[in-house]
Amino acid sequence: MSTLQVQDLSAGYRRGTVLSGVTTTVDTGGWLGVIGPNGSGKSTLLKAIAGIVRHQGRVLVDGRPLAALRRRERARVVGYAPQIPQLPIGLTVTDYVLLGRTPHLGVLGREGPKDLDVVRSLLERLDLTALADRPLTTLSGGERQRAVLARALAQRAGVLLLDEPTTGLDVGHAQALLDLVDELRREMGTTVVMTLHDLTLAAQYAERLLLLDAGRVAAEGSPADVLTPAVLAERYTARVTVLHAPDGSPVIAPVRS
Ligand SMILES: Nc1ncnc2c1ncn2[C@@H]1O[C@H](COP(=O)(O)OP(=O)(O)OP(=O)(O)O)[C@@H](O)[C@H]1O
Repeated sequence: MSTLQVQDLSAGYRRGTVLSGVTTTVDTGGWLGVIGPNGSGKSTLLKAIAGIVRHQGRVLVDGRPLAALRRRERARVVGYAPQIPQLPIGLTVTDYVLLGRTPHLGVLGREGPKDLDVVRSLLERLDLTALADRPLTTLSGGERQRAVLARALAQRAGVLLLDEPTTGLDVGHAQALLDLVDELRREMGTTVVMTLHDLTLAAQYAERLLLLDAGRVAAEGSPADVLTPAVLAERYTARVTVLHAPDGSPVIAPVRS
């Protein structure tokens, strides 16, 4: 069970507030897609939920304020895959993904067979097995991105925050990743909050979309409700047409002038 409640959240940096009055709830096993133009505050929202950016307002998981949790306990509750991660130098892919198990290790801090199993299966699912012993720094952009996501998934937290998880991934690897997240959601009730620029993919995977504009919620609802030509023209200054995939989900196609 991991219901995420965000109440009147505001956040910012030294230069000022960039996110104001965001309120939303994501039920256990729900998938919220956060969309919006560049600089609208999507990454800041995820960072504020993860507790790494100063904020006002409340973030609760199953009614418990995250601010009250210790670091280790918080890491078991919320997993976060940043858009621009800091990668430790000298670690192999396996060692790096194993770091995701840290909140679950016993007092001696040694990983056990279960931890290694979790890591092995994630490497397999994200097509990283052949790269398991490679130093992280030698990977391509898309391979590195998959390693970062594997680490966040290894955490097995009830709430998973994914910031632009498909950046740099080819269409097949992007689908494999989103399918894997969907499986975790169905099997383990993982609650997902994901930012994504690809509105078509966002509509296919997220149950609900929250559209940010200039740090405020401009629209929230089902993909079909939020992704209308009028909303997209107003918020993105974009010329688009909305088509429909065979499953009925909206496909956002740019229109050249
Ligand atoms: N560390 C920081 N210090 C100061 N300002 C920041 C910092 N990080 C982000 N900002 C500013 O906050 C605003 C929101 O940034 P944020 O990264 O949350 O936007 P975003 O919606 O994720 O954008 P994008 O789609 O370009 O990734 C922007 O104006 C940005 O310049």
